Amino acid sequence: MTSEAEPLTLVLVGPMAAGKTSVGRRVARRLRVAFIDTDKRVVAEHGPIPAIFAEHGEEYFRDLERAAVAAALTEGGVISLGGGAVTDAGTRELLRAHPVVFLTVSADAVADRIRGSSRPLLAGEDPLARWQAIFEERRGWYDEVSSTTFDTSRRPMQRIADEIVAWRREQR
Ligand SMILES: Nc1ncnc2c1ncn2[C@@H]1O[C@H](COP(=O)(O)OP(=O)(O)O)[C@@H](O)[C@H]1O
Ligand SMILES: O=C(O)C1=C[C@@H](OP(=O)(O)O)[C@@H](O)[C@H](O)C1
Ligand SMILES: [Mg+2]
Repeated sequence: MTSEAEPLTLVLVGPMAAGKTSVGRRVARRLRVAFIDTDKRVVAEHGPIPAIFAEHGEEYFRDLERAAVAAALTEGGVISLGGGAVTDAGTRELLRAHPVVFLTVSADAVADRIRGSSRPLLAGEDPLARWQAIFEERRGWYDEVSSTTFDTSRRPMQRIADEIVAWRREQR
């Protein structure tokens, strides 16, 4: 049983622009715990993500991301990962001991959200087709690491956050 003194830690995973960062921040506020976005941690320490991908490649980014996830999990609170964190076996292993929420979104709903995105994996022609292909590649990993799923396609972020809070409180 989790003691009241421990933060209600939970992790958010899911495809790019599912709402991990925006919904996660709202969940943390409601639960009155710290909010950590691992991408923001990596950027603060190592600079912009597109530059990391361009200069060092994706594998190097995954190493930085795994270290950020490990540090965040020792701190606790609501932790939003980047969409590709689950591609790394070491990161998936780190998540095994924690409640993980999978945020989904339909291609239809995500189209507006990724327009003008600076995410390196969506650069080039037809970002929506890339987004779909990448999501399909990763779906099995999202299912593997998560214990529940919330869809963010057509609902206000605060409502989704409140449902996640209710779910997490039931897990105590
Ligand atoms: N439920 C939602 N309804 C409408 N827009 C949303 C919703 N969730 C997220 N967004 C928008 O989608 C974009 C991507 O959200 P973000 O939280 O950065 O996603 P992620 O961290 O999963 O990539 C942001 O502009 C955000 O405001
Ligand atoms: O799906 C991915 O591989 C990535 C998702 C991004 O995070 P968001 O899912 O928060 O956009 C960011 O970590 C990087 O651009 C790589
Ligand atoms: Mg994010």
